[in-house]
Amino acid sequence: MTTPPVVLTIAGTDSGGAAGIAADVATIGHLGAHAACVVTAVTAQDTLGVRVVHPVPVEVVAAQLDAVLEDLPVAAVKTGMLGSPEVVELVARRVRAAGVPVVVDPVLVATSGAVLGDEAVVRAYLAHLLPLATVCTPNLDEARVLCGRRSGTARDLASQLTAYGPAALVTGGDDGRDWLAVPGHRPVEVAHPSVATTNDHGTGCTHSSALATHLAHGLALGEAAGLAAAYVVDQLVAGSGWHLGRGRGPVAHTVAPGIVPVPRAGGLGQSCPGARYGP
Ligand SMILES: Nc1ncnc2c1ncn2[C@@H]1O[C@H](COP(=O)(O)OP(=O)(O)OP(=O)(O)O)[C@@H](O)[C@H]1O
Ligand SMILES: Cc1ncc(COP(=O)(O)O)c(N)n1
Repeated sequence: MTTPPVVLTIAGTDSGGAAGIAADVATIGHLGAHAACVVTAVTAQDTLGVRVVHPVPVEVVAAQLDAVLEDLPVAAVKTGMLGSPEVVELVARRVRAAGVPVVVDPVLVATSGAVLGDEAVVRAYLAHLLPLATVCTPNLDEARVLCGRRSGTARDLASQLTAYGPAALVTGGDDGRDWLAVPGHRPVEVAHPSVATTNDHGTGCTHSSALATHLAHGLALGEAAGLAAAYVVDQLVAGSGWHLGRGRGPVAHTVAPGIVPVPRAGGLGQSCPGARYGP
């Protein structure tokens, strides 16, 4: 068996096993990579909401990053909940040194509405991490917070966010559509079907981890974005009949992803073919 690429997730835990590190590790493994994980915060969380957030001390986050980056050949990084400006700055420093593709999921607002990042965190993202990100993947609410706007479509916000970094993929617009923007080009839609389900806790984490894993396999950004959206759709369909918890149930990670795409030369290609898994 060939050695898998390593994808590093830097994120918080979800005790309910739906979002954060749990979703990341499941997704990365499912898509044929090895997941290394640096924990930034422990949350007491279930399908109904977030009860407690306990930040991991910044020096412990730094020690985890050093342990991984000094030993493992990390091929791509995904960041989720970082929680404090100090951790955002620390991650930016380490990620710059690593020089690999970075997917920044700026987790600021959970599906349940819980605030997972304050104004200082927003400023740190804009100043330190977005400029280094291969792509950032805010949902509509997070994109509005990052852009300092109360409104705005996913398409326009994606365009605006390219002022801060190389690419932005704003997910879950008012009509459920995702838009990818790179500077100097018109935004393109990453088209995918909509799944009727309330079992969608962890979709953002699953999506950004899938994207990072496809980048680690060497795919271009547009193609990786199409496959990441397709992966989320497949898992949402798989879990749509589940009854887990009293709130928004977890997204599944149970449907075999089928053919893992053949690695190609990387790059920031713009095409979004809406690729599907399977033969
Ligand atoms: N019901 C659905 N049907 C199809 N795709 C969906 C559905 N819900 C979410 N997605 C997809 O899941 C991906 C993640 O987007 P979403 O906006 O849900 O993230 P989020 O959980 O709000 O994000 P974050 O982790 O940044 O807080 C996107 O590609 C989005 O289109
Ligand atoms: C630790 C952690 N990280 C990220 C999210 C966001 O995920 P979602 O938007 O699906 O609630 C979360 N709820 N908890």
